[in-house]
Amino acid sequence: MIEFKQAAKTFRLGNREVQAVKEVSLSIAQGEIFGIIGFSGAGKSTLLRLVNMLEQPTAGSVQVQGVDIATLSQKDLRKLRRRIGMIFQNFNLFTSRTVAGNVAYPLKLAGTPKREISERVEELLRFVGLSDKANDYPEQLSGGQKQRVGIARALATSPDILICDEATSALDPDTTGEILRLLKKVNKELGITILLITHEMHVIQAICDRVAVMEEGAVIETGSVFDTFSNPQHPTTQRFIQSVQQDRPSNTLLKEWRAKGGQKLYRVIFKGEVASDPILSSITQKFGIHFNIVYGSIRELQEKFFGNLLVSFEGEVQAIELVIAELKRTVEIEEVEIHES
Ligand SMILES: Nc1ncnc2c1ncn2[C@@H]1O[C@H](COP(=O)(O)OP(=O)(O)OP(=O)(O)O)[C@@H](O)[C@H]1O
Repeated sequence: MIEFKQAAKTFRLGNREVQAVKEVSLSIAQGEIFGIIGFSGAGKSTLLRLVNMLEQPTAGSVQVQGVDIATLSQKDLRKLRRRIGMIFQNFNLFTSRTVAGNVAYPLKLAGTPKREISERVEELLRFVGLSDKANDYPEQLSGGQKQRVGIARALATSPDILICDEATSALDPDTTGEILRLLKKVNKELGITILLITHEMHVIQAICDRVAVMEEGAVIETGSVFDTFSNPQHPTTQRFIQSVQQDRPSNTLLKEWRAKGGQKLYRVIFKGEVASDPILSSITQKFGIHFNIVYGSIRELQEKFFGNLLVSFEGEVQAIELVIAELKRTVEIEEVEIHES
């Protein structure tokens, strides 16, 4: 659907060069929700802007449905842009137009007949839950409602792709949840491929199928959200994941635990099916060992369980070793180090 092939973008500022995007290769499949995460300045916006040719790559190429978009005529580029809707962090609504006027705007540009426009606007406002706001002006709306208008407007020309540029970054957590659910509905009910950028890992966790992590213009890690969350490789990815999933108590607490004579702690990671099986209790029982869950969580990720627990064992040392060896056959388990500092 969208393919970046060693796509790069270098800006020249006087005699200085900024490599905003460095040889990125990524394939985004039709119908998926693909998230790109990175800290500020990582190159996310520039990468998005390559998809609709708001920026031209300085090397490599970007293909949309098999066509290198740099080869399109102006006319075909206009057609392509109609197939790519876009929503923004600051909504970018026309303040002097009503909600209906904003949604109608791309249809007017496309030369759609008037009657069709009003039917389509009505349908879109119903879809985003704003039928009663058609005649309001943006300033009368909340942030979440403004973003709903943005989404309705982006969908007006029935695009195949929706690009979301930090679409929830200006919203409070509840409203963010509502907008993310709406984006999921756009993807599921309309089959629209979504490409979004964010600096917030909870957005990726909530709706994306796959994720790419960007740093200094390059993609440093990519994979399904489940794999990335359950086994992040790069330290930056680990930092992002820590931000939503505090999987380790503070070192102070760990040191206190040890000072009070607490047993060794083990991190146990359960994935998928095994998270719902009583593995810990059945294996510890078999060897006459007690276990104590000290910290952690079991959460749902992409409709699969993912458990991350800190556990201590009480009983005979040899029996504990047998428990650990047996657990290793089904789950990941490692001893937690407690730093001295
Ligand atoms: N038009 C431009 N001219 C010069 N440099 C640019 C231009 N656009 C972006 N850059 C530079 O490219 C790098 C990547 O910027 P970009 O906006 O793509 O990052 P980002 O990950 O989207 O960050 P943010 O979330 O802060 O927008 C930055 O160093 C930025 O200063």
